[in-house]
Amino acid sequence: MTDTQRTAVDFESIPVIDVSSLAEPDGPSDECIERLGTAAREVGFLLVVNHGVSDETFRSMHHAAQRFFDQPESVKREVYIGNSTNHRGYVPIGEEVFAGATPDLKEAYDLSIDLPADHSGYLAGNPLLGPNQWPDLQGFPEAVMTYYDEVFGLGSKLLAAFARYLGVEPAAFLGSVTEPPSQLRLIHYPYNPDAEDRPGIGAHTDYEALTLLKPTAPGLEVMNGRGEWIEVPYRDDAIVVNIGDLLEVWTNGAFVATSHRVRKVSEERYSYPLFFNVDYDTVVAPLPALTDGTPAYEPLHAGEHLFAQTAQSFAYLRQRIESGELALPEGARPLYSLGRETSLVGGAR
Ligand SMILES: O=C(O)CCC(=O)C(=O)O
Ligand SMILES: [Fe+2]
Repeated sequence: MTDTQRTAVDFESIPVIDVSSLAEPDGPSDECIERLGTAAREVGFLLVVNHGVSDETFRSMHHAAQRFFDQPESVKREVYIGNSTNHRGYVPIGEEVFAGATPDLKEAYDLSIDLPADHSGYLAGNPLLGPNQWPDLQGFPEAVMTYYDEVFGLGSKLLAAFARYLGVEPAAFLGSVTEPPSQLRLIHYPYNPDAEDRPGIGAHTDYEALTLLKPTAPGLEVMNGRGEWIEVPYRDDAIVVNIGDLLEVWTNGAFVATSHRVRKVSEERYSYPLFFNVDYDTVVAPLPALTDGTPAYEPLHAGEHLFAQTAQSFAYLRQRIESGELALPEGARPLYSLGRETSLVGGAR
């Protein structure tokens, strides 16, 4: 994706949209669909309120995450992500490598759809499918997966609403959502007394279809078409939704995967993005109904795109590639090849 193919989006603020009608048996109201679609087209970022994910579910997951991160480093490392073959577990500070950026002060716990250990994809060595690597903490998997399932349900409804806005059947997207490697990251940015006003996560677009993110403090910023950083207002009743690379390609650029970054803030911050993905082997190409006959994007293999980007930014995966134990998918794009930020700042999540 080059800059010239991207819509110039000169927004000044992030829309806040009441999505209570998503829960209606007859589906969302026309007004809700219109507002969602307009935000996806003009900004690529929105805040949803009255989204139906319960406070209780969020609080239990947040509490479970805090219990996990509060443990000694040696205990957290028992579930180190590098122990897994399917990219699940603890990501210590420094594990993710950032091009051209200062080391990122964050730790994370990464999980995804929890498939059984005898799943054929896992047994065949799929790098993103299979079981989670759970820590030995009472109630942790239940609290985290309940949140995962609720937010995933919201993601499906949003995707269906976006399809309606675009005049295509929801199955055009949701038909490829059966067992997708949709990752939930529990991210912890520890208190940093030396924080300066510079990125804590460098500018990037997200690699999947949609991201549904709940932070506990401000810090997220989004780049508009003039290259200015616009702050995402913090609201504790809202979930931040943004368009990822796959949906930009699928909609032939009608929706935009907007670059964003996290500013270093001096307060402790947690952030919980769920990267709503489609099935690993989905080849995402511009929908013919949205192309006028000339697609503006090459097709993208959903699983390989995500894995290739991930493999280039995690130290343990880079080592496996250097040692020949793993190979990057053929035709893998280099890191940060998508999005207008590449010419401005290097960085990834
Ligand atoms: O921490 C945040 O608010 C955003 C994180 C993010 O953009 C990402 O992980 O892709
Ligand atoms: Fe992101």
